[in-house]
Amino acid sequence: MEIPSFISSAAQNSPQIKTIEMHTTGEPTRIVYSGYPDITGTLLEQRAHAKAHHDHIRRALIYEPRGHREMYGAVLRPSSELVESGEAHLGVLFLTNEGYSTMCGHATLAVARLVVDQAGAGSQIFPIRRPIDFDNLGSRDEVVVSLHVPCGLVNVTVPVRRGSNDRWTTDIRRPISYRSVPSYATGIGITVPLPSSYRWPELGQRESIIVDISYGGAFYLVVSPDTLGFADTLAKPDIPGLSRATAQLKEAFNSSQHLRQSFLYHAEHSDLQFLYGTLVTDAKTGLASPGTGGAETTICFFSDAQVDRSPTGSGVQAKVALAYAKGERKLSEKWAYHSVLSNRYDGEGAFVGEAVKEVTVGSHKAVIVEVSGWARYTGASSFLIEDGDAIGEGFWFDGLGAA
Ligand SMILES: O=C(O)[C@H]1NCC[C@@H]1O
Repeated sequence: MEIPSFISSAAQNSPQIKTIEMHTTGEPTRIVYSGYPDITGTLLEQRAHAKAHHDHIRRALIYEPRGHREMYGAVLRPSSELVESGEAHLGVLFLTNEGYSTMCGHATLAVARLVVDQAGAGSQIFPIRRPIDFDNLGSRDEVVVSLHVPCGLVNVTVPVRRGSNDRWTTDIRRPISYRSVPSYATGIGITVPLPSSYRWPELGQRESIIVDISYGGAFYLVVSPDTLGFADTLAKPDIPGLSRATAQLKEAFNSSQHLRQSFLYHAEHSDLQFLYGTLVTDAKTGLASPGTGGAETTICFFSDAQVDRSPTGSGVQAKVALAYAKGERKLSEKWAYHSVLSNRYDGEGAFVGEAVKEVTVGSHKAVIVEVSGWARYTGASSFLIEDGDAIGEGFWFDGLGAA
């Protein structure tokens, strides 16, 4: 993974940025563990600082030629207020094609597996402040990794087993699961007006559409494909059409101060009050998983029309909370959540979501949601940014959208 010095000398002003590459049901996570600037402060201050001063690193790692417009990143942060207080093992910032997201289930599953495997191997490629406790595993052979992510604390339960060399390692025969911040629906059956500049052809004569709005560490609009004017299942989705429609819908929502102020409610941080994506959900389609009461399929468009290959952990949180608020789901009722990709694979594809506890957030009835799934390694990389390489600073090719 070391870049030979005759190559790195061409980029004297660039640190080597080292990553572990993983995927969760096909959705990549480029996990930056070394070479990121040493930023300090609370995690949300670090996020704001990264946005203001180090966005060129996000663009270089996410866009071409090192990535692509669908790449996703996670930057491991050795300190944050919850790391200092001993509540979290480490902090994580998330990178998308547009910026810095606030919750990410698929990357959470990946980072937690990496943290456990590093600790089990007695390795230290990145520091964690508190050891992983392999001495008190309990009867199910699991450890808990606590991650501080921008929306708050996420506790991840990772099944472990002894590997052939007697070291502890993630037991990939069993899913990893996490519990994140409270999730809650902020709007059910809300009308989004669509001024003529925000309409798409499949909409026909309609001038507005009805959506639900829910928070799972990030805010999502939830709609069915037929509400947007498309076929009523996602069996053969028109992905370019749905992408254009959801981009227009997002813009229409964001153009209304009334909608933003009424439905992007967060009790503590205004930094978290933005619309992250749209979950186009087909409640009729989906391979069932063992032990679940039913299944549904979603295509999630987030950030700048990025399409999640995974079933979107934060989206599962939002949808479980929405189903709970509508009285469609009870506590402890497990459901299988698919992406259009995961629906093609039996076994490791679906995320399973369930509401495990009711809590309150402001005037909202909220739930703690448990989400489970699998994450896999795909490799490791070292990147550098050669001096004077303007193209290498990052671009994306379809339509030549640039950083
Ligand atoms: O699993 C998730 O929650 C994320 N996947 C990409 C978009 C979301 O942040």
